[in-house]
Amino acid sequence: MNKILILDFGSQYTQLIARRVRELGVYSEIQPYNYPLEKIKEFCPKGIILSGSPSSVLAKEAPRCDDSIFSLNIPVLGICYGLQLMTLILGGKVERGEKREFGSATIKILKENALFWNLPLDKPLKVWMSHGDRVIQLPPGFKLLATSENSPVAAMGDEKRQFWGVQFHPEVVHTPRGKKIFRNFLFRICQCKADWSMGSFMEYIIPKLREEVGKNKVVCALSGGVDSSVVAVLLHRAIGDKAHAIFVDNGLLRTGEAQEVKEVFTKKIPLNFHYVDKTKLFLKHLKGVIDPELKRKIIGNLFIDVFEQEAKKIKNVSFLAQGTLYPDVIESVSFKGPAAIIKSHHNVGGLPERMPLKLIEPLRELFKDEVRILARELGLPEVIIKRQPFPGPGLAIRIIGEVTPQRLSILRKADKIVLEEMRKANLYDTVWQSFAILLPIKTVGVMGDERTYQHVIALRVVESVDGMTADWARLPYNILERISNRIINEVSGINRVVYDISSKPPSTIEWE
Ligand SMILES: Nc1ncnc2c1ncn2[C@@H]1O[C@H](COP(=O)(O)OP(=O)(O)OP(=O)(O)O)[C@@H](O)[C@H]1O
Ligand SMILES: O=c1[nH]c(=O)c2[nH+]cn([C@@H]3O[C@H](COP(=O)(O)O)[C@@H](O)[C@H]3O)c2[nH]1
Ligand SMILES: NC(=O)CC[C@H](N)C(=O)O
Ligand SMILES: [Mg+2]
Repeated sequence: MNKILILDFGSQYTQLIARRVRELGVYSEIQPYNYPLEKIKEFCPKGIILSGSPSSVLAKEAPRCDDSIFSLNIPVLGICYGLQLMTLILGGKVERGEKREFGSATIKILKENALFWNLPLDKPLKVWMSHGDRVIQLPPGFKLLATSENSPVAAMGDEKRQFWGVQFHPEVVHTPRGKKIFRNFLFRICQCKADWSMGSFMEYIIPKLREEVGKNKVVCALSGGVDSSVVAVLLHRAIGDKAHAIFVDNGLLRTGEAQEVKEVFTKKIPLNFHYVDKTKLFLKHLKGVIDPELKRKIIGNLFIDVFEQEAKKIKNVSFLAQGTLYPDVIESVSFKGPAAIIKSHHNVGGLPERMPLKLIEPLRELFKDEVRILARELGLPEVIIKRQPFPGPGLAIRIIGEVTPQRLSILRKADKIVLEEMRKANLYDTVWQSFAILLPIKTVGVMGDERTYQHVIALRVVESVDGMTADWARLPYNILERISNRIINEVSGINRVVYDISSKPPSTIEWE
């Protein structure tokens, strides 16, 4: 199998690089920037890509890869920080620019070359830039390939040694011809064959899981969402009944959810399924808690406690499998390099420091749409494949303020109405998520000539491809009207509904 190694210096886009490469049918793996040379040789990549980074190569503690990767006789592509680091290591110069270059820019390709093969020489090329530093002197052996207004070196290459660098980000959608550049790197420069698909991921991951687990047993945290369902089925295929799927009813689920999940995994896809009722435990620990990060940490800790207890009952369990995806990881902790923290997703940043069970996260490098393809290949039912994402901390992070049984009951009723109306209008599958949030403020209303003073429900409906960025859905007014009317009429305690019209970024999808 042809493989590409991506060394991660902490860019928010590293996984997008991996994704672009996989989309082109080549297997890729991300490793931390300081991945040992021996391991790199063992992995035997056809090419190496160096990612961007929030750091500056000019800083004292700037992350640096083993310089010897440039002696392996393997093509290297440096992106942004990667280009700058390559420049320094190979003897060129980088300086802090006067202006930061952030956002859309155009570059001019100066001469025909393998990296930009078949891209127009005479027209400016639209790219996306995000940097403050810039290359001011090429390392020996390199040729200047492109320039932009702010970057004298927008791209460079050493055709003989097959080292290439771009100052812009070909991995983001805002560089429209980015995919073409990756295609050139993979197939012209690295001479890869496109021999990879989600089907081959299955063939690759099942034996790998079998080997990883050995004679041990595994508990698999199963939420009924598409991610963990895929993990549970993969594990079941890999090791059969040595995998125990644990579904925790944390009291923060939606109306009827626990029952539905039970049905699917005992009747439709029978697995070694355990239903654990911990509703009282979670609510007890959330009493009086208002801070969103604290809620997330408490829930994360309780989940682990429960999995540990269940594992003890089963005996000889040494692993915990989870349906963690890439966006869960990138926003909570740095992936395999140094990135910034946004919020602690319960299954990643919310994990306790000391984890007695070793984690297995086979989908950690994938995006939701890739997982859905996998789910189809595995023959999972459509209800699971198409299910909208639902966060592990559940309704707790959709009740702003303290989580109480009474507030949960209000939110459940409102949420049920939202989902019913979205399904009825055939809109459920067309959006990323649609849900209600209970706000802690009260406002004045008038119902049947009486003054009311009650709570507000916010409606959040977003479109997204991968959860990393999102936009609010332009729902038809009549649907908004129906949802609003029904919630105010049917849910006691609510006299006002508002629609959230914020995109991500700068907001996030969930409110906490
Ligand atoms: N109620 C639960 N019981 C057991 N495990 C859970 C529960 N909720 C979440 N988890 C674990 O946390 C992981 C992350 O949850 P997350 O909601 O991101 O994924 P998912 O539930 O598998 O899929 P989806 O994003 O489609 O809801 C899950 O994959 C699962 O391993
Ligand atoms: O399993 C999860 N555990 C969590 O702690 C968590 N927080 C957010 N989400 C889901 O992730 C996506 C992005 O959400 P945000 O824009 O709110 O960060 C959205 O789809 C959210 O529903 C979570 N999923
Ligand atoms: N996106 C990047 O890789 C930026 C690299 C470096 N921090 C700069 O500002 O130039
Ligand atoms: Mg979920």
